[in-house]
Amino acid sequence: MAKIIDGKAIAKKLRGAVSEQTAILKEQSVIPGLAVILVGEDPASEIYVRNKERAANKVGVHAETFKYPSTATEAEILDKVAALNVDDTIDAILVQSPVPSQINEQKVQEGIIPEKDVDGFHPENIGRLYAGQAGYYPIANTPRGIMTMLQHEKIDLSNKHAVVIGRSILVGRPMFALLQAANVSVTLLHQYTPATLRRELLAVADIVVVATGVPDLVMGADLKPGAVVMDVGMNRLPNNELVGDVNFVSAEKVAGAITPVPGGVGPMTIATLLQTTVELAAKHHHIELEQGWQNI
Ligand SMILES: Nc1nc2c(c(=O)[nH]1)N[C@@H](CN(C=O)c1ccc(C(=O)N[C@@H](CCC(=O)O)C(=O)O)cc1)CN2
Ligand SMILES: [Mg+2]
Repeated sequence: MAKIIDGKAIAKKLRGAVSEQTAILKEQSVIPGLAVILVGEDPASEIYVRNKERAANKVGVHAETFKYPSTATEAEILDKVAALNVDDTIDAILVQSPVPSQINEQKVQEGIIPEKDVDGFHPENIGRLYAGQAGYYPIANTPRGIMTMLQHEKIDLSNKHAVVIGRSILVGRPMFALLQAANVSVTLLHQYTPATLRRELLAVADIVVVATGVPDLVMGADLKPGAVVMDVGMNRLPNNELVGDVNFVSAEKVAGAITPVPGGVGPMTIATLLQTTVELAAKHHHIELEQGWQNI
């Protein structure tokens, strides 16, 4: 049976490390500031945003949420972003995704200055990631959180082949770049990849990351025995059960290690968001954080 990778526990450790850093920043009168913009009344988004604010306050990050009705205009949101860009108490800005259809999400992401782009969605930051640039820039928190989990579990990445399924800006694309930067050979698949090809590639994948929103897309029989499976999917079934994109019951019999849903990748997203917020605050205030503090 596969080892269950306890994302909840790793996220807790990471939040502890973030608290230590905010304490050090506080000695220099720096309180990291996170601004969260929520447009509309999506119940899941409401919960995520509330959890972000709560988690932030617990680790010594000042968080402010700005809520807009589903009828808000793009200009209103862009105006708010512009004000936060020049607000010296705010080091990190994010717009909760998804946004209502009258708002161009890409335009809003581009409105956030790259220095405060805590989600790492700004084309300048994605471009740096894809160019393999050295130096610090924010990287999307879910894939970065997955890298932290792989590191925490001491999973050897050298000479490995990863299959990433899903090509969103939120997960798949940055995941591809991060794994590839760690010298993993990466294959990026998506919803139009034929099932036969997907199975052929999964059969030779040492690491599998799935972020599609399709329950049971990956079955145990698809996996290479011993594979490490990181399930980013979050699907609410009609019986209200929350499941990933991987069929857990069959996969845990074949995989070497696997993340559960819930309690796997999900909790790492918010913990990593806090980590990135603290890093942006330190950079903004020209403070060097202790080397390697993120190696939890
Ligand atoms: N601007 C952004 N929008 C969205 C992001 C993001 O990173 N930035 N990610 C997701 C939503 N999200 C955070 O925003 C998020 C989703 C899920 C979880 C989580 O902890 N999930 C739990 C289960 C929760 C439940 O029971 O419903 C788990 O997997 O254990 C955290 C954050 C989309 N939008
Ligand atoms: Mg500040």
